[in-house]
Amino acid sequence: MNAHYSGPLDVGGPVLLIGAGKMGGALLDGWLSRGLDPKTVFVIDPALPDHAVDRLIKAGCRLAPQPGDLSNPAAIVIAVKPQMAEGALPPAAAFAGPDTVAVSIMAGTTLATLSAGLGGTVAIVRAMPNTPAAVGRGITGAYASSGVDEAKRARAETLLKAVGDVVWVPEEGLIDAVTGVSGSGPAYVFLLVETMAKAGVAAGLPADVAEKLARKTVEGAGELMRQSTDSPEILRKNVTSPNGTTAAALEVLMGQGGLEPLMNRAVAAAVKRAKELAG
Ligand SMILES: NC(=O)C1=CN([C@@H]2O[C@H](COP(=O)(O)OP(=O)(O)OC[C@H]3O[C@@H](n4cnc5c(N)ncnc54)[C@H](OP(=O)(O)O)[C@@H]3O)[C@@H](O)[C@H]2O)C=CC1
Ligand SMILES: O=C(O)[C@@H]1CCC=N1
Repeated sequence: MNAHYSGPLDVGGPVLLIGAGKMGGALLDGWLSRGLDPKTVFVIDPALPDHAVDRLIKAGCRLAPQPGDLSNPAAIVIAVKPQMAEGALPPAAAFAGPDTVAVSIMAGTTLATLSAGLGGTVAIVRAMPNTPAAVGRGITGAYASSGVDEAKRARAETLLKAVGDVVWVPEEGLIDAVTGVSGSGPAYVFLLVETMAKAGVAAGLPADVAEKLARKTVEGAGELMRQSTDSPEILRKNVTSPNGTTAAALEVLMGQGGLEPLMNRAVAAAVKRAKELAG
């Protein structure tokens, strides 16, 4: 779990989550497991399956708040798909107040859109977490708009740090780059495991063995990197014997048309798509 967080989570007032799917749900689980008082947590998500509704009610969270149940919460976290923003911003605007920080994790959705939808006066943070948040090992890139004071920024950070680490970026546009690297990044790593396993099968291994080898290699390499003070480059060089097998493979991966130009293209495509989602 995230080493930077200590103590029961408290942001000094109620938190409203709009959209409790994969990412919103991971954030919510992180808050509750970090000790955020469930009675201060309000959730709007009409699509939640019954078992999730039962679980949240049992935990003490309050669902589908009506006007009068909540006003001027400490934070509103908007975690619906960017295409669903139009449905999520009006309730956010209705509940928000002068003490609220709104945290949007929607890819692409700009501050201009958020601010217009929230009525123009709400302090807004744009954040881009990733799915390892579900196990407390996420990384979130965040940008605070000029209306966000230190207290609101700290509050947003507290909520985001409940599921991993947080880095702040100095310009809004960089959130798209964060999206391309770490927001979407877990998918690249899972694809790497899939393709390594397929290559293992092509090299003659049974599929289950190839998958286990690929999966455990990525898990182990990730843990080694986490525990080591060495750079990824040094860790790579530690695997690579002169004239050995790794060198032969890296000649392909680092050669012309290898991984670097491919990754550049992939991240650029994600960044482009984030900008398209901005509308
Ligand atoms: N998944 C990821 O890896 C990451 C996602 N994000 C961002 O997080 C956001 C959510 O993504 P993800 O969690 O994957 O999506 P999900 O579809 O899993 O979750 C979104 C949830 O919000 C619900 N919803 C839709 N409209 C509303 C509304 N008006 N009010 C309340 N709830 C609503 C959806 O219901 P329904 O299914 O009926 O639409 C769904 O249950 C996106 O904007 C995405 O860009 C950011 C970082 C990583
Ligand atoms: O694919 C997406 O659009 C979202 C944003 C980052 C990860 N998933």
